[in-house]
Amino acid sequence: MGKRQLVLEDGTVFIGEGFGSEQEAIGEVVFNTGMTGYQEIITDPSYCGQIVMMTYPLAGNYGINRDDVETVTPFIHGFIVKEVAAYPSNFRSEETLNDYLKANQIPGISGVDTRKLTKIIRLQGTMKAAIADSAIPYEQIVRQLRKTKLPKDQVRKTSTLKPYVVPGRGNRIVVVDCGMKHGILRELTKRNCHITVVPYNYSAEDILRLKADGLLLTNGPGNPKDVPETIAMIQQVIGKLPIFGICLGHQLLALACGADTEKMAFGHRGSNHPVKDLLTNKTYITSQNHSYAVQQASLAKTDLQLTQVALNDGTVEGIQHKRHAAFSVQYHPESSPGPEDTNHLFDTFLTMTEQGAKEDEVYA
Ligand SMILES: NC(=O)CC[C@H](N)C(=O)O
Repeated sequence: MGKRQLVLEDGTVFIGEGFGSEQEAIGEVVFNTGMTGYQEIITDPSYCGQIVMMTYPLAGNYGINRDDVETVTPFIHGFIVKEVAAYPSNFRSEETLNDYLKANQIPGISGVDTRKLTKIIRLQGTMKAAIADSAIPYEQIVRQLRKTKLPKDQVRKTSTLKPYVVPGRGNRIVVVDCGMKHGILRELTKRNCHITVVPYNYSAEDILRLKADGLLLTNGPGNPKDVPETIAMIQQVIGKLPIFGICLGHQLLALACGADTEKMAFGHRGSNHPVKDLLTNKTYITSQNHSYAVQQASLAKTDLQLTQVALNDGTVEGIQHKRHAAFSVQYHPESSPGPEDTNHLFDTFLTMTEQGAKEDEVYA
């Protein structure tokens, strides 16, 4: 494949080498600071519709393996890296990053000055971008980018269409799939849970009929305000089932309880975001991927308590309900990729499911 260009909405052009699929792509360009984990990042459905740039200068060096996918069909629109390794070396490697992206119709571009691109995004915020053949006049692409609206249906695209069960002999958990990473199921199956995964728009009535012990709201793509049906469901279930929200699930729990969310300038994406737990005074290193955040001031008018904050910028990272068994975090306790510091939150949730929905002070 020949020269390709990455064109930003503001008219900036980067020329690089194409890899992966040859097709054109449009998406919101975001950066991830993880040094490893490109396979999990590419397959995380929360990136649906986005073009992901890695700030670490090399990707593909340990190939693609059969274990680390976070969803079977990846949803990202494009992948940007400084250098892509042509010959991976790892005992688990099954194929090259190039072959994987090609097979999944995802275009990649390498040879991009990713430090410059990161600075642009940090200063101006995330913006729309396109990966295209370098022969196309860039003005034409910029015009097209300005006309393109960010999609609002990503949760519908990434959620399961029908409920299904992952049997186990332990706690019965309903997982609301808003664009779930497999890592969440991995954590629950590791703890022997009996899991029923339901679509994002499954009704409260149908969920309660499953007689589960707890409800887990997953991560997922896009603006949390684009899924009012899930917010309405949470409002009917809270107080009846213990709830644990992760990332998009955290934002949805906040909205359901009357708090507000806002879009951040360039979000948090990486494997080393420090978060402070205000209840225990402990700091954790967390895996993150989000563009939106719960507005801290909006918590005052709700029954939600702030439990965790990001140490880099002070944004909300965790909340819990003052009266009901419900809590959530903005980061990824399932890691994949990233540190497993906060893995214990799954145990906290399971303890909560054993105590019921209305206990006070159930958060450990
Ligand atoms: N990983 C996630 O669940 C992301 C949540 C939401 N889509 C955001 O960007 O903030």
